[in-house]
Amino acid sequence: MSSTLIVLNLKTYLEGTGEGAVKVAQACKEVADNSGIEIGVAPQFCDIYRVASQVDLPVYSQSLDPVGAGSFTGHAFVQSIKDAGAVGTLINHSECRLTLANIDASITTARDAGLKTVVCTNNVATSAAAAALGPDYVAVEPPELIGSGIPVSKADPGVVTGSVDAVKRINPAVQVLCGAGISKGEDLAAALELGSVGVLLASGIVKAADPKAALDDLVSKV
Ligand SMILES: O=C[C@H](O)COP(=O)(O)O
Repeated sequence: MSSTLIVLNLKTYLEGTGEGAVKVAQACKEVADNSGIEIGVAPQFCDIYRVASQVDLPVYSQSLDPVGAGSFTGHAFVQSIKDAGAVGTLINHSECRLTLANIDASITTARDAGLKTVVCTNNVATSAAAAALGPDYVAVEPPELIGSGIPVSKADPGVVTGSVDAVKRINPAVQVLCGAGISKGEDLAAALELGSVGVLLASGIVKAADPKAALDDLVSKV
């Protein structure tokens, strides 16, 4: 069963000590409650605890490292991410690429800790490869459209439909999101028509003058 999911990646757009992330997360929560659409937010590692403890919505890590407890320095440890309040994680974002072996290990690490996994891919072939590793979601995002304001669902619909078909063939339990340039209600509606179950997005909302109004528009055509 697929229900619509929106994941808002805050990247490193927001400076300060987390108040900005909390404010955007509160807007997400309000829009999620009003629309009935699940909206998750992926803040900076350091803001996961603050956001998750102040706002009742799904929080995702932007990445994690496949290491356990022990002699590891400078890594994003899955148990700390989970204990901070995250329910899921992005893996292999275009701005934080991993090797195939590390994608596999990150999925296993996250799943073993009970976190949902969203593996980002850049084309149909990598969507197929990611599906073979069995994450919860594959999020296909052509890198050239990221941050462009040109929605993948209109500029490159074939990468979405191609990923949906490939993922379904390889592992029907994996659901597909799409991302890059998504910001408006018509972009989300087009993404759903192409067979994805939702979107992964960032700049169109986080950099908007009024993120709450931008989110209201995003869900307005579903
Ligand atoms: O994680 C989000 C994606 O990279 C999309 O970013 P964008 O919405 O700014 O194009």
